Amino acid sequence: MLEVDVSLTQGAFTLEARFTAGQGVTALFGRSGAGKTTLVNLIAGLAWPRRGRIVLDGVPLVDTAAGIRVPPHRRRIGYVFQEARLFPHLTVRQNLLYGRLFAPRDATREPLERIVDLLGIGALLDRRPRHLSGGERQRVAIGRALLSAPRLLLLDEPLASLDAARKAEILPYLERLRDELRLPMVQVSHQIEEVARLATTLVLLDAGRVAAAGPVTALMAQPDLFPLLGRFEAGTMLRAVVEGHDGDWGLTRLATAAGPLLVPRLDAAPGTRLRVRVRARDVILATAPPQGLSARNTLAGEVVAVGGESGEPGEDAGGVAAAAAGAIVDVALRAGGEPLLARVTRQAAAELGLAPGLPVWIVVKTVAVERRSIVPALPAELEC
Ligand SMILES: Nc1ncnc2c1ncn2[C@@H]1O[C@H](COP(=O)(O)OP(=O)(O)OP(=O)(O)O)[C@@H](O)[C@H]1O
Repeated sequence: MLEVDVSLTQGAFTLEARFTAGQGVTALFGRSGAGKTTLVNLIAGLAWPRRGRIVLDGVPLVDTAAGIRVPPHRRRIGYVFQEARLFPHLTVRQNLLYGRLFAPRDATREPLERIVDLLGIGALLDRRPRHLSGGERQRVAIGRALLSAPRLLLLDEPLASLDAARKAEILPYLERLRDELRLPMVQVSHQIEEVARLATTLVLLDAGRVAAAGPVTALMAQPDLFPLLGRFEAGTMLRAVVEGHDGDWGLTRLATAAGPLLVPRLDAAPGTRLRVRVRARDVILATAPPQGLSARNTLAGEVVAVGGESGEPGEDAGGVAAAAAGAIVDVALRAGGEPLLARVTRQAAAELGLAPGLPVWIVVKTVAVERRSIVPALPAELEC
């Protein structure tokens, strides 16, 4: 458990942040300049707060009132940066073993083989960093951090410099750290998709303050937070189980608490537990059971809240000024206990009379659920 309650001023910027992070992955999310890196640096011990406390597993790392300042190398915190920062003259194996030098003798040390296996870097051990791809370098950097036997791993946008294919290659490894090593992680990310997939807790930063903190699934379904989350990508995660495949049509049937969902065929056995990200802009609402529709998925639910007006369908957090134009509204929904979201025009919301409690049919186009929107389930103990 990480407890943070700090304040700091650097130039014109003031950080006043208070949150706790438990098991799983805590994502620090916010616009550029919100204070994410500053916060991570404070946790790592690379910067010092003017006032406050940072406590890891009950051990104070900083406590300005008590005059406690544990230096970075004594904190047992692993840090992975945007660039891998490997030693160019050392092999992958030597880079990894360098991490081992920082592991306290009495700490539980994961064997090198386990880390190598977990990160799939066995074939790279004798190479030097310049002969690795960007994704491979990052996996080695993560391995080096893990070999120092950390109690917490900090990830400051380690995927930011990678293209989409390399990102997709690394994410499963980070999931394995979360689920198999059970190592708590604090991750800085700009990408809500990455957060939705990896994180369990979300700390939403806005101009140096914590605007909201809590379970990712719950916060992502809150329309009042969309301006900070980035409206265009707003969506929710549905828990699902593979029911079977419809081979002739190239489709997979999923069971969810909200109802059955058909998605493009997945390579997953019946019974596999998954999460499906349904974007608000891919959802259509109807106030009567739709007839003669090409969309395959119609779920029965009700409106929870209507709000968060904005101007442009493509605008992101930076475009909130256009809100006065108010062409689009975000509608929070619930179907079978699961949260869902829809983005509709204000005109449609008015014509349909959308208001809290109204029963609606929620239509999700099968083709809108892309393969990358379907991710493995969280282990039960990390689900909120
Ligand atoms: N050494 C410094 N002196 C003065 N101001 C600073 C210093 N370092 C950072 N800042 C300011 O502090 C604020 C927070 O910076 P920080 O790097 O933590 O933001 P961030 O959320 O990580 O941004 P990004 O997503 O762009 O990396 C910014 O306004 C930045 O300009």
